[in-house]
Amino acid sequence: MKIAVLGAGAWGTALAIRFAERHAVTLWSRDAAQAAAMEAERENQRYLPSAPFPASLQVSADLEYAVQDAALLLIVTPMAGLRPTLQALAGHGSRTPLLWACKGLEAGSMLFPHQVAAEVLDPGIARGMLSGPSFAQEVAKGLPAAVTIASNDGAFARETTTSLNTALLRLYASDDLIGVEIGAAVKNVLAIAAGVCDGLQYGLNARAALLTRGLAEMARFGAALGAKAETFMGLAGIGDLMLTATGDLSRNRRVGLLLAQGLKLNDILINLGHVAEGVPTAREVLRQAEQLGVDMPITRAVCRMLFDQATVDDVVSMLMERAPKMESAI
Ligand SMILES: NC(=O)c1ccc[n+]([C@@H]2O[C@H](COP(=O)([O-])OP(=O)(O)OC[C@H]3O[C@@H](n4cnc5c(N)ncnc54)[C@H](O)[C@@H]3O)[C@@H](O)[C@H]2O)c1
Ligand SMILES: O=P(O)(O)OC[C@H](O)CO
Repeated sequence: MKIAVLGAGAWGTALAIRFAERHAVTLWSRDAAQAAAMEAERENQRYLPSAPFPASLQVSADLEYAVQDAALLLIVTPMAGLRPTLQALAGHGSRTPLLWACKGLEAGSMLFPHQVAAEVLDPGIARGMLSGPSFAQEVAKGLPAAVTIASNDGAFARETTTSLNTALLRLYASDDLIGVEIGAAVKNVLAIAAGVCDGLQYGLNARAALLTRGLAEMARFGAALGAKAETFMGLAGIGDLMLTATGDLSRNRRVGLLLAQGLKLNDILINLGHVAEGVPTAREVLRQAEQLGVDMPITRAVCRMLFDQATVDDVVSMLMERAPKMESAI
Protein backbone atom coordinates (compact mmCIF):
# COMPACT_ATOMS: atom_id res chain seq x y z
CA MET A 1 0.00 0.00 0.00
CA LYS A 2 1.18 3.57 -0.61
CA ILE A 3 1.08 5.79 2.49
CA ALA A 4 1.77 9.51 2.86
CA VAL A 5 2.91 10.75 6.28
CA LEU A 6 2.20 14.49 6.50
CA GLY A 7 4.39 16.28 9.02
CA ALA A 8 8.09 15.55 9.42
CA GLY A 9 8.66 16.14 13.12
CA ALA A 10 9.85 13.43 15.48
CA TRP A 11 6.66 11.34 15.41
CA GLY A 12 5.91 11.61 11.68
CA THR A 13 9.47 10.55 10.96
CA ALA A 14 9.33 7.58 13.36
CA LEU A 15 6.02 6.35 11.92
CA ALA A 16 7.31 6.77 8.36
CA ILE A 17 10.41 4.69 9.19
CA ARG A 18 8.33 1.97 10.87
CA PHE A 19 5.63 1.71 8.20
CA ALA A 20 8.24 1.75 5.40
CA GLU A 21 9.04 -1.84 6.50
CA ARG A 22 5.82 -3.02 4.83
CA HIS A 23 4.66 -0.13 2.62
CA ALA A 24 5.78 2.50 0.12
CA VAL A 25 5.92 5.61 2.33
CA THR A 26 6.37 9.27 1.41
CA LEU A 27 7.21 11.64 4.26
CA TRP A 28 6.01 15.19 3.55
CA SER A 29 7.53 18.28 5.15
CA ARG A 30 6.02 21.72 4.64
CA ASP A 31 9.57 23.07 4.68
CA ALA A 32 11.43 22.52 1.39
CA ALA A 33 14.83 23.09 3.02
CA GLN A 34 14.09 20.47 5.67
CA ALA A 35 12.92 18.01 3.02
CA ALA A 36 16.12 18.58 1.01
CA ALA A 37 18.28 18.11 4.13
CA MET A 38 16.45 14.87 5.00
CA GLU A 39 16.91 13.58 1.47
CA ALA A 40 20.62 14.45 1.47
CA GLU A 41 21.31 13.00 4.92
CA ARG A 42 18.76 10.16 4.77
CA GLU A 43 17.74 11.01 8.31
CA ASN A 44 15.87 13.81 10.10
CA GLN A 45 18.71 15.47 11.94
CA ARG A 46 16.55 18.37 13.13
CA TYR A 47 13.73 16.41 14.79
CA LEU A 48 14.83 12.76 15.11
CA PRO A 49 18.59 12.37 14.79
CA SER A 50 20.30 8.95 14.57
CA ALA A 51 17.34 7.20 12.95
CA PRO A 52 18.46 6.30 9.39
CA PHE A 53 15.81 6.19 6.66
CA PRO A 54 15.21 2.85 4.93
CA ALA A 55 15.65 2.90 1.14
CA SER A 56 11.88 2.54 0.66
CA LEU A 57 11.16 5.88 2.39
CA GLN A 58 10.71 8.85 0.05
CA VAL A 59 10.79 12.49 1.14
CA SER A 60 8.89 15.37 -0.47
CA ALA A 61 7.92 18.98 0.17
CA ASP A 62 5.23 18.78 -2.51
CA LEU A 63 1.92 17.88 -0.86
CA GLU A 64 0.12 17.08 -4.10
CA TYR A 65 2.91 14.70 -5.14
CA ALA A 66 3.11 13.11 -1.67
CA VAL A 67 -0.59 12.23 -1.52
CA GLN A 68 -1.14 11.18 -5.13
CA ASP A 69 -2.10 7.49 -5.38
CA ALA A 70 -1.77 7.08 -1.59
CA ALA A 71 -4.27 4.64 -0.09
CA LEU A 72 -3.89 6.16 3.39
CA LEU A 73 -2.76 9.53 4.78
CA LEU A 74 -1.32 10.02 8.27
CA ILE A 75 -1.42 13.60 9.56
CA VAL A 76 1.34 13.94 12.15
CA THR A 77 1.67 17.69 12.53
CA PRO A 78 1.16 19.38 15.90
CA MET A 79 -2.52 20.07 16.63
CA ALA A 80 -2.02 23.62 15.29
CA GLY A 81 -1.22 22.14 11.88
CA LEU A 82 -4.22 19.82 11.62
CA ARG A 83 -6.73 22.31 10.19
CA PRO A 84 -4.35 23.86 7.61
CA THR A 85 -3.24 20.42 6.49
CA LEU A 86 -6.85 19.19 6.12
CA GLN A 87 -7.71 22.39 4.25
CA ALA A 88 -4.79 21.86 1.87
CA LEU A 89 -5.94 18.27 1.25
CA ALA A 90 -9.51 19.41 0.64
CA GLY A 91 -8.13 22.07 -1.74
CA HIS A 92 -6.43 19.30 -3.75
CA GLY A 93 -9.72 17.38 -3.87
CA SER A 94 -8.29 14.49 -1.85
CA ARG A 95 -10.80 11.84 -0.73
CA THR A 96 -8.17 9.45 0.66
CA PRO A 97 -8.91 7.86 4.06
CA LEU A 98 -6.83 9.38 6.80
CA LEU A 99 -5.62 9.10 10.37
CA TRP A 100 -4.29 11.89 12.58
CA ALA A 101 -1.84 11.50 15.44
CA CYS A 102 -2.17 15.04 16.82
CA LYS A 103 -2.68 14.92 20.61
CA GLY A 104 -4.60 17.94 21.84
CA LEU A 105 -7.49 20.34 21.40
CA GLU A 106 -7.37 23.16 18.87
CA ALA A 107 -6.23 26.38 20.53
CA GLY A 108 -9.00 28.97 20.65
CA SER A 109 -11.85 26.74 19.42
CA MET A 110 -11.66 23.96 22.09
CA LEU A 111 -12.33 21.50 19.25
CA PHE A 112 -11.13 17.90 19.32
CA PRO A 113 -9.34 16.69 16.16
CA HIS A 114 -12.42 14.85 14.84
CA GLN A 115 -14.47 18.05 15.21
CA VAL A 116 -11.87 20.03 13.24
CA ALA A 117 -11.97 17.30 10.58
CA ALA A 118 -15.79 17.46 10.50
CA GLU A 119 -15.59 21.18 9.73
CA VAL A 120 -13.23 20.66 6.79
CA LEU A 121 -13.70 17.21 5.28
CA ASP A 122 -16.51 15.70 3.25
CA PRO A 123 -18.41 13.40 5.66
CA GLY A 124 -17.87 10.41 3.34
CA ILE A 125 -14.08 10.36 3.88
CA ALA A 126 -13.01 7.62 6.33
CA ARG A 127 -10.99 8.97 9.25
CA GLY A 128 -9.64 8.20 12.70
CA MET A 129 -6.80 8.66 15.17
CA LEU A 130 -3.63 6.77 15.98
CA SER A 131 -2.69 7.22 19.65
CA GLY A 132 -1.14 5.47 22.62
CA PRO A 133 2.13 5.21 24.55
CA SER A 134 4.80 5.83 21.93
CA PHE A 135 7.97 7.85 22.19
CA ALA A 136 9.23 8.54 18.66
CA GLN A 137 12.85 7.72 19.48
CA GLU A 138 11.96 4.20 20.70
CA VAL A 139 9.60 3.43 17.80
CA ALA A 140 12.21 4.60 15.28
CA LYS A 141 14.82 2.33 16.88
CA GLY A 142 12.50 -0.62 16.44
CA LEU A 143 11.80 -1.19 20.13
CA PRO A 144 8.43 -2.92 20.66
CA ALA A 145 5.37 -0.71 21.22
CA ALA A 146 1.57 -0.96 20.99
CA VAL A 147 -0.89 1.78 20.06
CA THR A 148 -4.56 2.16 19.21
CA ILE A 149 -6.32 3.19 16.01
CA ALA A 150 -9.73 4.64 16.80
CA SER A 151 -12.54 5.56 14.46
CA ASN A 152 -16.28 6.06 14.69
CA ASP A 153 -16.28 3.67 11.73
CA GLY A 154 -15.28 0.45 13.51
CA ALA A 155 -14.69 -1.41 10.24
CA PHE A 156 -12.21 1.29 9.10
CA ALA A 157 -10.37 1.06 12.44
CA ARG A 158 -10.12 -2.74 12.15
CA GLU A 159 -9.03 -2.73 8.49
CA THR A 160 -6.38 -0.05 9.09
CA THR A 161 -5.09 -1.89 12.13
CA THR A 162 -4.64 -5.03 10.05
CA SER A 163 -2.95 -3.29 7.14
CA LEU A 164 -0.54 -1.19 9.25
CA ASN A 165 0.37 -3.71 11.96
CA THR A 166 4.08 -4.59 12.10
CA ALA A 167 6.10 -7.01 14.21
CA LEU A 168 7.47 -4.07 16.23
CA LEU A 169 4.44 -1.76 16.38
CA ARG A 170 1.38 -3.73 17.47
CA LEU A 171 -1.93 -2.06 16.71
CA TYR A 172 -5.28 -2.37 18.46
CA ALA A 173 -8.59 -1.08 17.08
CA SER A 174 -11.16 1.01 18.96
CA ASP A 175 -14.51 2.52 18.05
CA ASP A 176 -14.30 5.15 20.82
CA LEU A 177 -12.74 8.05 18.92
CA ILE A 178 -13.72 10.75 21.42
CA GLY A 179 -12.37 8.64 24.31
CA VAL A 180 -9.02 8.14 22.57
CA GLU A 181 -8.80 11.86 21.73
CA ILE A 182 -9.55 12.81 25.35
CA GLY A 183 -6.88 10.41 26.64
CA ALA A 184 -4.32 11.88 24.24
CA ALA A 185 -5.12 15.49 25.14
CA VAL A 186 -5.47 15.20 28.92
CA LYS A 187 -2.43 12.95 29.51
CA ASN A 188 -0.18 15.73 28.19
CA VAL A 189 -1.60 18.20 30.74
CA LEU A 190 -1.13 15.65 33.53
CA ALA A 191 2.45 14.97 32.38
CA ILE A 192 3.25 18.65 32.97
CA ALA A 193 1.86 18.29 36.51
CA ALA A 194 3.91 15.12 37.07
CA GLY A 195 7.05 16.90 35.87
CA VAL A 196 6.46 19.66 38.41
CA CYS A 197 5.85 17.06 41.14
CA ASP A 198 9.08 15.18 40.33
CA GLY A 199 11.07 18.37 39.76
CA LEU A 200 10.19 19.41 43.30
CA GLN A 201 11.20 15.94 44.55
CA TYR A 202 7.85 15.44 46.21
CA GLY A 203 8.41 11.70 46.08
CA LEU A 204 6.83 8.59 44.65
CA ASN A 205 3.75 8.68 46.91
CA ALA A 206 2.85 12.15 45.67
CA ARG A 207 3.32 11.16 42.02
CA ALA A 208 1.15 8.04 42.38
CA ALA A 209 -1.59 10.11 44.04
CA LEU A 210 -1.36 12.83 41.38
CA LEU A 211 -1.62 10.36 38.49
CA THR A 212 -4.45 8.37 40.07
CA ARG A 213 -6.48 11.49 40.66
CA GLY A 214 -5.44 12.74 37.21
CA LEU A 215 -6.83 9.58 35.66
CA ALA A 216 -10.09 10.16 37.57
CA GLU A 217 -10.16 13.69 36.17
CA MET A 218 -9.62 12.37 32.62
CA ALA A 219 -12.41 9.80 33.06
CA ARG A 220 -14.80 12.40 34.51
CA PHE A 221 -14.23 14.68 31.51
CA GLY A 222 -14.70 11.65 29.25
CA ALA A 223 -17.98 10.66 30.90
CA ALA A 224 -19.35 14.17 30.31
CA LEU A 225 -18.40 13.93 26.63
CA GLY A 226 -19.84 10.46 26.01
CA ALA A 227 -16.57 8.48 25.97
CA LYS A 228 -16.44 4.85 27.09
CA ALA A 229 -15.01 4.45 30.60
CA GLU A 230 -12.98 1.40 29.50
CA THR A 231 -10.99 3.50 27.02
CA PHE A 232 -9.25 5.25 29.92
CA MET A 233 -8.02 1.86 31.20
CA GLY A 234 -6.43 1.18 27.79
CA LEU A 235 -3.36 2.19 25.78
CA ALA A 236 -4.67 5.64 24.88
CA GLY A 237 -5.67 6.34 28.49
CA ILE A 238 -3.67 5.03 31.42
CA GLY A 239 -1.06 3.57 29.04
CA ASP A 240 -0.09 6.91 27.54
CA LEU A 241 -0.52 8.67 30.88
CA MET A 242 1.98 6.32 32.58
CA LEU A 243 4.48 6.74 29.76
CA THR A 244 4.28 10.49 29.35
CA ALA A 245 4.09 11.37 33.03
CA THR A 246 7.00 9.19 34.09
CA GLY A 247 9.24 8.88 31.00
CA ASP A 248 12.01 11.44 30.69
CA LEU A 249 11.72 11.40 26.88
CA SER A 250 8.44 13.32 27.24
CA ARG A 251 8.48 16.97 26.20
CA ASN A 252 5.40 17.71 28.32
CA ARG A 253 6.98 16.19 31.43
CA ARG A 254 10.11 18.24 30.66
CA VAL A 255 8.01 21.44 30.69
CA GLY A 256 6.93 20.55 34.25
CA LEU A 257 10.46 19.66 35.38
CA LEU A 258 11.71 23.04 34.13
CA LEU A 259 8.78 24.95 35.67
CA ALA A 260 9.75 23.38 38.99
CA GLN A 261 13.24 24.85 38.52
CA GLY A 262 11.66 28.30 38.24
CA LEU A 263 12.16 28.78 34.49
CA LYS A 264 9.68 30.97 32.61
CA LEU A 265 7.28 29.26 30.20
CA ASN A 266 8.47 31.23 27.15
CA ASP A 267 12.10 30.29 27.79
CA ILE A 268 11.12 26.65 28.28
CA LEU A 269 9.21 26.52 24.98
CA ILE A 270 12.00 28.25 23.04
CA ASN A 271 14.59 25.78 24.38
CA LEU A 272 12.42 22.68 23.92
CA GLY A 273 12.77 22.76 20.12
CA HIS A 274 9.66 20.53 19.80
CA VAL A 275 5.97 20.93 20.42
CA ALA A 276 4.56 20.44 23.97
CA GLU A 277 0.86 19.98 23.24
CA GLY A 278 -0.13 20.04 26.92
CA VAL A 279 0.58 23.77 27.10
CA PRO A 280 -2.08 25.10 24.68
CA THR A 281 -4.37 22.14 25.40
CA ALA A 282 -4.52 22.75 29.18
CA ARG A 283 -6.42 26.00 28.66
CA GLU A 284 -8.84 24.44 26.15
CA VAL A 285 -9.57 21.43 28.38
CA LEU A 286 -10.21 23.67 31.38
CA ARG A 287 -12.54 26.00 29.44
CA GLN A 288 -14.49 23.07 28.09
CA ALA A 289 -14.64 21.35 31.51
CA GLU A 290 -15.96 24.56 33.09
CA GLN A 291 -18.66 24.80 30.43
CA LEU A 292 -19.63 21.19 31.12
CA GLY A 293 -19.52 21.64 34.90
CA VAL A 294 -16.74 19.02 35.27
CA ASP A 295 -14.29 19.58 38.11
CA MET A 296 -10.65 19.23 36.93
CA PRO A 297 -8.51 20.55 39.79
CA ILE A 298 -5.15 19.27 38.46
CA THR A 299 -5.77 20.79 35.02
CA ARG A 300 -6.78 24.05 36.76
CA ALA A 301 -3.57 23.98 38.79
CA VAL A 302 -1.50 23.45 35.61
CA CYS A 303 -3.26 26.40 33.93
CA ARG A 304 -2.63 28.63 36.96
CA MET A 305 1.11 27.83 36.77
CA LEU A 306 1.35 28.17 33.00
CA PHE A 307 -0.79 31.24 32.39
CA ASP A 308 -1.52 33.07 35.68
CA GLN A 309 1.99 33.22 37.14
CA ALA A 310 0.81 31.23 40.17
CA THR A 311 3.75 29.83 42.10
CA VAL A 312 4.23 26.13 42.51
CA ASP A 313 3.63 26.56 46.28
CA ASP A 314 0.30 28.31 45.54
CA VAL A 315 -0.98 25.47 43.39
CA VAL A 316 0.20 22.72 45.72
CA SER A 317 -1.71 24.37 48.59
CA MET A 318 -4.69 24.82 46.26
CA LEU A 319 -4.74 21.05 45.61
CA MET A 320 -3.84 19.74 49.07
CA GLU A 321 -5.94 22.06 51.21
CA ARG A 322 -9.27 21.17 49.59
CA ALA A 323 -11.85 19.65 51.93
CA PRO A 324 -11.68 15.82 52.14
CA LYS A 325 -14.25 14.00 50.00
CA MET A 326 -15.41 10.51 49.04
CA GLU A 327 -13.00 8.82 46.62
CA SER A 328 -14.51 8.12 43.23
CA ALA A 329 -12.66 6.73 40.22
CA ILE A 330 -14.37 9.31 38.03
N1 LIG B 1 7.21 12.83 19.47
C1 LIG B 1 6.51 11.80 19.93
O1 LIG B 1 7.09 10.89 20.55
C2 LIG B 1 5.04 11.71 19.69
C3 LIG B 1 4.41 10.49 19.88
C4 LIG B 1 3.03 10.37 19.67
C5 LIG B 1 2.31 11.49 19.26
N2 LIG B 1 2.94 12.66 19.07
C6 LIG B 1 2.11 13.79 18.61
O2 LIG B 1 2.40 14.02 17.24
C7 LIG B 1 2.23 15.42 16.93
C8 LIG B 1 3.51 15.91 16.28
O3 LIG B 1 4.53 15.82 17.26
P1 LIG B 1 6.08 15.71 16.91
O4 LIG B 1 6.73 15.11 18.09
O5 LIG B 1 6.29 15.08 15.61
O6 LIG B 1 6.43 17.27 16.85
P2 LIG B 1 7.86 17.96 16.62
O7 LIG B 1 7.90 19.14 17.50
O8 LIG B 1 8.95 16.95 16.69
O9 LIG B 1 7.77 18.43 15.08
C9 LIG B 1 6.72 19.22 14.63
C10 LIG B 1 6.74 19.14 13.12
O10 LIG B 1 5.50 19.62 12.60
C11 LIG B 1 5.77 20.60 11.60
N3 LIG B 1 4.68 21.55 11.61
C12 LIG B 1 4.37 22.47 12.54
N4 LIG B 1 3.25 23.13 12.16
C13 LIG B 1 2.88 22.59 10.95
C14 LIG B 1 1.86 22.86 10.03
N5 LIG B 1 0.99 23.85 10.25
N6 LIG B 1 1.77 22.11 8.91
C15 LIG B 1 2.66 21.14 8.66
N7 LIG B 1 3.68 20.85 9.50
C16 LIG B 1 3.78 21.57 10.61
C17 LIG B 1 7.10 21.21 12.01
O11 LIG B 1 7.73 21.82 10.91
C18 LIG B 1 7.84 19.95 12.48
O12 LIG B 1 8.37 19.26 11.37
C19 LIG B 1 1.89 16.11 18.25
O13 LIG B 1 0.51 16.28 18.35
C20 LIG B 1 2.37 15.11 19.31
O14 LIG B 1 1.64 15.19 20.52
C21 LIG B 1 4.28 12.81 19.26
O1 LIG C 1 6.93 13.97 24.31
P1 LIG C 1 5.46 14.15 24.58
O2 LIG C 1 5.21 14.61 25.98
O3 LIG C 1 4.81 14.98 23.53
O4 LIG C 1 4.81 12.69 24.49
C1 LIG C 1 5.04 11.93 23.34
C2 LIG C 1 3.96 10.90 23.14
O5 LIG C 1 2.69 11.50 23.09
C3 LIG C 1 3.99 9.79 24.15
O6 LIG C 1 3.02 8.81 23.81
